[in-house]
Amino acid sequence: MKVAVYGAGGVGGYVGGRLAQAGAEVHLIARGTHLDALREAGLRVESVEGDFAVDLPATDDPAEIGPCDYVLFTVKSFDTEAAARNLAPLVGEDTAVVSLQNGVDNESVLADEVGAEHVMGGVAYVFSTIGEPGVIEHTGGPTSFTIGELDGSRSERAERLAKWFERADGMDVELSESVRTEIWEKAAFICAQAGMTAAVRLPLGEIRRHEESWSMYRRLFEEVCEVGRAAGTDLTEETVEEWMAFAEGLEGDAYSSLHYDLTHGKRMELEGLHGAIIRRAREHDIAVPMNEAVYAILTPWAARNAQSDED
Ligand SMILES: NC(=O)C1=CN([C@@H]2O[C@H](COP(=O)(O)OP(=O)(O)OC[C@H]3O[C@@H](n4cnc5c(N)ncnc54)[C@H](OP(=O)(O)O)[C@@H]3O)[C@@H](O)[C@H]2O)C=CC1
Ligand SMILES: CC(C)(CO)C(=O)C(=O)O
Repeated sequence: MKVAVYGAGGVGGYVGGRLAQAGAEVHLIARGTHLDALREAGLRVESVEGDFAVDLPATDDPAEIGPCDYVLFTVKSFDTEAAARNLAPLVGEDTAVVSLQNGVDNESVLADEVGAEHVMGGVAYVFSTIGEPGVIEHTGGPTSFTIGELDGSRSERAERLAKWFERADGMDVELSESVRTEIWEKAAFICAQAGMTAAVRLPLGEIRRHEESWSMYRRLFEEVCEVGRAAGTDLTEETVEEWMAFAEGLEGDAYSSLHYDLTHGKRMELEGLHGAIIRRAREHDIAVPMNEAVYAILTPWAARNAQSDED
């Protein structure tokens, strides 16, 4: 299996490294000092499940890689459009492009660029970041991934990719026939988990400890589910209960990539997360006051970090 990982950062570096360990032909797409380090010293993953290193080809030019069986698309959502415009050299007749990003808009952007028939859905649950150039730090979480066809069909390409994920160490995979709903469930979870840990600047355990903040976490989740239902997905009251139980069970020191970006002066995915939900809610005339509150609190930080990233 030939795979290109477009955006070999926290998620892409972890998954690409694991698939390479399992024997897949993996090409990393990265840029800047991270790319320099990948080229010079290979990819190192420092994982709570055991460190490992792999020497993989890395480039910032998709034309050097050529058509792949799969492209795992793992840039931040604010880079989706620009990166999607560069996908063409990686996409042959049978290539599947699979986003493992957060947010509900990525798949349609990809479909506009490469054609809907090339796009599959995916979701990632893993806590990982670029610790230093060339090094991915995997700090915990379930390391589980869901993939599937966006139309809910069973396909040979989805089954083949799932088998590779299964074969790799340190990754659980679910092959889903309702991946669109899974993408919305993840969006609901991330608007709550990332929204609260970033707005409060405390880990999940402390948010859970106080009725007021735990209730806001739940309301963020419920609001996104309501918008998701209006968008045609199947999110029920049971979904909310299941996910609140999941969040109850997570480690108390869990934060989110949004919190990491906020506190490290990095560009934030606020538009792709809460911003997208608010826009969709307006289209359907749904009130989402908790998402608006998180968005309002984090907007000055998102602007400040975007500015300092540019400087
Ligand atoms: N980190 C996590 O634990 C989780 C993250 N997610 C989601 O996964 C997605 C990826 O997040 P994460 O892995 O944290 O992001 P990272 O910033 O760690 O990784 C993305 C990488 O892609 C690079 N990149 C972006 N555009 C290009 C380009 N055009 N060419 C080459 N390289 C490029 C970035 O470079 P540069 O740094 O220079 O911009 C960066 O190295 C997000 O949507 C996030 O919400 C989902 C689950 C868990
Ligand atoms: C679910 C979580 C919090 C880790 O998988 C995530 O998606 C993120 O940090 O962006």
